Amino acid sequence: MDMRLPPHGGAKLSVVDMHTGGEPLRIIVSGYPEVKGHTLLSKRRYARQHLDHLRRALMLEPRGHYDMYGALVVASELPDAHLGVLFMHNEGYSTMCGHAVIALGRFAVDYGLVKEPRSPETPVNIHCPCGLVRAFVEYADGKTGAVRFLSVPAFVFATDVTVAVEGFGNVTVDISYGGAFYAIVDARRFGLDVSESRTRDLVDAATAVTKAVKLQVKLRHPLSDDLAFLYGTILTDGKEEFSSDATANVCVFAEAQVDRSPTGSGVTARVALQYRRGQIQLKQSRTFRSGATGSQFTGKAVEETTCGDFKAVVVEVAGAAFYTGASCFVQETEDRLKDGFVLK
Ligand SMILES: O=C(O)[C@H]1NCC[C@@H]1O
Repeated sequence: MDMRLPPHGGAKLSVVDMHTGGEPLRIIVSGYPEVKGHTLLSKRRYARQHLDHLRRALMLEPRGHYDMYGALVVASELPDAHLGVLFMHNEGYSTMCGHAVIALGRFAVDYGLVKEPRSPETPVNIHCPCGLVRAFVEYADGKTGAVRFLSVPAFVFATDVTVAVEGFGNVTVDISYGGAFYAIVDARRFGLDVSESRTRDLVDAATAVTKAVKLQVKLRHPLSDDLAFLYGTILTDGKEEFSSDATANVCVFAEAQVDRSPTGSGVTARVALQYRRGQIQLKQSRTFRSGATGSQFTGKAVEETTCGDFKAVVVEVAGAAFYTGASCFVQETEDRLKDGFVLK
């Protein structure tokens, strides 16, 4: 059967779908108008102000779902970057996304965004809103494989911050930055287990923490105010001391969205925190497991550095992504629900 759409008109958007450790990534390859702005951060602001109907159409139902994640490839102003990217989710636009970087690394090589692939690894420089992220894509016999990336400098913003959390009383959290800011707290504080508890209970606890931190703690990023917001809360199994066993976590970000993967930017933030506490040494690799799906990333601190006035580390995260399909979506003018909707 001919799979083309009927010639009834309407705006068309083409995507390539992948997943990394179970977390979806919808890469938008055509159909978007020009995203204006001289810098990636100004393009992010432009997309939020002028093109948000397209994010909703592609992330939400009926084309997406509550936990869909997307990436729009755009031009970067950085001479070293092979591509720039804007990340999107159920509520808006994030500043960093490790699972997306892993998928985009493969995508960039497979779709010719990098001109001369090299074995055993092809470098792919991806300009994310938080800065330049250097990915390395396994490449052999014309095939792409696993991906590792060196993220932007990661730093601990504050440790042992006590906030009043609705329904849970006073809760002490750490706040760490891995391209996005996270509150990090042991799930056992809420009587929960990140691998065994019901997702709904984990989401409720994490969302209450996020709400409290947003209201009670003022974040600051030395490079840009656009980066200074709390992206979500990571509930952990509390196994912070270095071990060859995996440590599990669940990340609840944006509008109560649940990451199926171990969260690349979350792993980065957790490694920065563990390094700061002396629980992990430079170049010591740890395995991080998603409490949601059991999928794994590895993470290690590779170098000390700074980010403005913060002591920071460069963290390397590694994982694997897979293709799931390619689609051409249409928005028919008469469709009342063409711009997407959410059903909670
Ligand atoms: O892997 C990550 O970093 C992302 N996954 C969804 C939420 C984060 O942006």
